[in-house]
Amino acid sequence: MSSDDFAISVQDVSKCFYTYEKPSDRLKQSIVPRLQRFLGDKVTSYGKEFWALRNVSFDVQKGETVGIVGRNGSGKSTLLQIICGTLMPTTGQIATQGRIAALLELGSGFNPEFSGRENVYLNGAVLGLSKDEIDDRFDAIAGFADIGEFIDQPVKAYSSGMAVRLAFAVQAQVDPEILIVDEALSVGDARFQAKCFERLRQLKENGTSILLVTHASEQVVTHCNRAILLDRSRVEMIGSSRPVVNRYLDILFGREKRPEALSPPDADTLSTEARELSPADPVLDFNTDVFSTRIGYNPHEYRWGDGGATILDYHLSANGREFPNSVESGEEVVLQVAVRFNRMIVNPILGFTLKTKEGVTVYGTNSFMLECDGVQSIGAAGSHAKACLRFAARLGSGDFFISLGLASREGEEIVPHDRRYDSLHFVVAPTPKLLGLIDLAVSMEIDQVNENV
Ligand SMILES: Nc1ncnc2c1ncn2[C@@H]1O[C@H](COP(=O)(O)OP(=O)(O)OP(=O)(O)O)[C@@H](O)[C@H]1O
Repeated sequence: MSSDDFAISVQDVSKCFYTYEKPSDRLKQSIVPRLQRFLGDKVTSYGKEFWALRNVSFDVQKGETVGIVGRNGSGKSTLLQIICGTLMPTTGQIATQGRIAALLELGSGFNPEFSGRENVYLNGAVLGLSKDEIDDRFDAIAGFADIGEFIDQPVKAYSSGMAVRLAFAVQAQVDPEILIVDEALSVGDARFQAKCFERLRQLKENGTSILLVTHASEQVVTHCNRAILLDRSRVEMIGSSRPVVNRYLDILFGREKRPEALSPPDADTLSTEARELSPADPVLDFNTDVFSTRIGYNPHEYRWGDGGATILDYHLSANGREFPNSVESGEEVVLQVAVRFNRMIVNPILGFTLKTKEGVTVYGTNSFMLECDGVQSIGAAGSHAKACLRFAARLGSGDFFISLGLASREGEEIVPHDRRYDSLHFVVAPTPKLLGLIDLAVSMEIDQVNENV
């Protein structure tokens, strides 16, 4: 990679904020340490240090769209502000190449006393456009924002949705080389969001680099080439969007403790004996982890858990066809799963999720939600269990991924023992009968109307 390829380069950036118990402490902090340093004395600190970012490093390539995810307070907005130059890092370096447009805090770029129109000119000027250039783009900006007569009202009279519409319209219509969007799109309604993502797609095609902070993780999988997960001020994970989002969801909904990453078993240790399998009662392996040797296994699965149980094997069939290359829309699919409890697990929960290849969850359930019988009697240390899931693949054609997970509850907390995200790939064959993701089994009646009635 040549050094010119990056749009944003963040090298070992840390940011420390000071919080003060009393306003006078803030004043003392701004004077006394300097004096002490000047006099060569020991430096006193009057504030409490809080590190919002620690040793964050990554590059965004030209034309790349990168999502940043993380829990509240993990440092996302601080990082974006540092990249935009509105905050200085305490240590580390930032370099950017190209004109940056940014949609940070809601309406932060607007003067509330000025009208929308005046703010468009102000914002355009800040982004380096001349009056003529803004004149040329004004109709496109107003058309995109679509806020009608409000364009001539003071911005203080806008709803937050209107403010974000106008702000996005300005930033996205100036053809930036780098666009930074902080969660702002979540404020707009669904139609506006779709319009924004279409605009982001066009910008991307034209080579704009986009950095997107959002809590909507599916947007990250759908729109971003890569993602960065911040947790407790540090980069927890960086890589392709799907595994990063999976890890983020685990931090959000799973146990906070860093899980043991479980790797697929060593192929040499797997049983390779040829076996006769009957779809009705397939031979599942309950001794060795042969999951990753099965047809349809996705080697890019994301797997983790505390190892209390292991999902060892699966068998998928449709109308007697074992591990079919594709299933017909609406066909019944039978998925059998073999589990070993490595230690005592009380009331284990087996989860099942079906997602599109873009990461959109189509369906999810688990043995608890389904009120499965017999779950209370399984889970003894060293014992095994077999689950049989049946579902009608009422889906549109395309690629789908199944995630399986074995967990249990400790009070309010869910404890994941073996989660195998996106571990099974299956394909629904093209169907002329429907468009879209799922088959709603719509019925339709059309009758001729006698005009004389
Ligand atoms: N000016 C400041 N002074 C002191 N602490 C601050 C300041 N700005 C941010 N922080 C703290 O830094 C941490 C990171 O804040 P930041 O807004 O970057 O998080 P975030 O990941 O964007 O959160 P959210 O998802 O809630 O928007 C938080 O704990 C916040 O309280």
